[in-house]
Amino acid sequence: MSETAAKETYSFQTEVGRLLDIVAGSLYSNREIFLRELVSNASDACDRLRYLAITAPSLVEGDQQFRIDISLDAKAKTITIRDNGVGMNHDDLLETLGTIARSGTAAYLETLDKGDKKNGKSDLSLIGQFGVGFYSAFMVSDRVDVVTRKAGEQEAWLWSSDGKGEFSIEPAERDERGTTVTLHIKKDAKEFLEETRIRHIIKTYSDHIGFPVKLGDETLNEASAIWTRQPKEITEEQHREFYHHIAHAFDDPWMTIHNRVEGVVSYINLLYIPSTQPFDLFEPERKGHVKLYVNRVFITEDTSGLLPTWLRFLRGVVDSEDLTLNISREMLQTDPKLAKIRTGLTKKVLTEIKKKAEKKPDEYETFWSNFGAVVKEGLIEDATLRDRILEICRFTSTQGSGQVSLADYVGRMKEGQEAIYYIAGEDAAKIAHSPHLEGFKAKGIEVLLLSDPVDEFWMQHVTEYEGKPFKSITRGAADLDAIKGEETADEKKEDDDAASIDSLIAAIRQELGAEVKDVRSSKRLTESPVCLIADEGDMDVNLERLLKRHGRLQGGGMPRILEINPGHAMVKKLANRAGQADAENDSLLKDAAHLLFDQARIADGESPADPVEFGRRLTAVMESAL
Ligand SMILES: Nc1ncnc2c1ncn2[C@@H]1O[C@H](COP(=O)(O)OP(=O)(O)OP(=O)(O)O)[C@@H](O)[C@H]1O
Repeated sequence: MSETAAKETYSFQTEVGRLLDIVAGSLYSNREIFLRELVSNASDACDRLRYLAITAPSLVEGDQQFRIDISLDAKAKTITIRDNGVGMNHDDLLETLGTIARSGTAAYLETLDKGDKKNGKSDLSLIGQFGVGFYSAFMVSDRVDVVTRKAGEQEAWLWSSDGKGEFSIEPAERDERGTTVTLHIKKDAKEFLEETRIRHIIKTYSDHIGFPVKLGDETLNEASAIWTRQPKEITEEQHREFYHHIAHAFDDPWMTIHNRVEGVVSYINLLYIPSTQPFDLFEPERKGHVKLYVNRVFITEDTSGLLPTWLRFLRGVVDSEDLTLNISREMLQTDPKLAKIRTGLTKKVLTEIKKKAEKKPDEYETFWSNFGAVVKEGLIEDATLRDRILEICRFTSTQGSGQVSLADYVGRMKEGQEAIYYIAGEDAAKIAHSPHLEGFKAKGIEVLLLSDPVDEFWMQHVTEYEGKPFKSITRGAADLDAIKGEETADEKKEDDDAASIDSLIAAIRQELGAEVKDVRSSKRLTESPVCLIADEGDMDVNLERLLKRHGRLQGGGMPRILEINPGHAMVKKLANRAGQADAENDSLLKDAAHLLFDQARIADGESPADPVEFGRRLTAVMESAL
């Protein structure tokens, strides 16, 4: 006898144990979803085998018709769900039915944990929304038996558990490949032994399944792939269920894009944009989740060639008859026909998104908050689509509280304004109060507030919109004089101040030395005494910070230009002191130079250049003032 031939008993992974406690103990209205979950698994198993059979036809020999059979036994109080899909061997069972594989289940546990912390109790009702895969069987059963045989293998196995911490695996008999799940129904779940109930549940949740789901001779579902049906025949409810199934998601689709394209390469796409951010949206793999089918046969998810990574929030299916079935997944990715599909899909999605942006601006704000940061990656990666992507981009700005488009911005530009001004930083609330904005605000010139990390990067690639260059207000000179804005009272006095400020500038320059690239009088400040900016052609402060954080920039960074506000009362007093005969020995002036520099750094979210010296100087200056 082989090592695995006898009955073995195992404990569930800790998380599974915890989940099972919750599942088994919960008496809630949505228990019927157990059937959705088990039928969904059966359908996935058929899909997987159909793919494997392309290159290994012997796996399906004798039985090419995939199906899922449900049978009820009122006497024995069992429900059986049987499929002739790929099946599982001993190791598969051990790996999958004792651990938590699915993202949804992990997410469910996480929400429970959060609930625990927030209000001391968990929201168990969410279980229906999430579904917990296979384990939901224990909501209605006090024992679950799984008899399964993997396609191409001879041995069959019985997995069995009462959901109380342990499960067993032992050799079994099964005359063909596939899996049979038998649920021993709990006393309080007898309703599920009625045919009408089962019929209704399948129709509600599993109508979209592409294989026949049968109860005796009767097929309960539509049994044709949902994407092959006419768009107008599909109800919102059916879309929602299919989306949940295909995306393993729990929210509702925000937008559905379903169409058939006939041409050099023909295909059908049924794509969904989620209404909330999927969990892995910002993971470094940037994986796609649209499933590729060739003539109804599931080939692969995460086909890098199918859609650009900046559309990785899309879920759904693309099915083409024109791709070759019998080439490998890897080769498929470089197929020129796939590239054609990709171009077509990308444009279609952009068109639909734009329509929505125009027709439903409020809804669009939510979409943009969810996925804008991802879409903007497209500005870097898809040069040919840049203009079309810019059209759907939205920004917060110094004008109003909502999102603005670039067209809005350009339409509001002031007379004499040549550039689209922006400020980038990590924290939207902080940059909205940045000193750099003062002069712009005073003149009523709108500035875009960019706080997604990706903003700094696409700004390196996109130089203009409709002929108007983008200009960072934290870099280079700010010549606001040429722009006709709302008149400010300070504007006229500037010349008088200019003369007396020169000696102060010289003194600060002398004192700070190489710490700054230059010191100059500012045109952008109205309230704050100082700010730091990057020289034209140098790297923007925020970009430098981002690169450093990601280890892509070493060293101390580039020296900045210190701008001082000639109209500020304190600056004027300092300018007076700098004009005195013994200014060279004025220690307060020297300390002030450093303190001004540090103050500008702090306003940028940095720490003082030398925190200890900063403390000493601050104390000295305060002391002399008291
Ligand atoms: N009928 C079945 N035939 C073959 N394998 C199955 C079957 N049912 C479950 N499995 C295996 O058990 C695993 C766990 O199933 P479970 O429903 O808990 O999560 P999942 O289906 O993987 O999750 P998700 O739906 O998020 O992909 C499946 O991934 C699959 O490998």
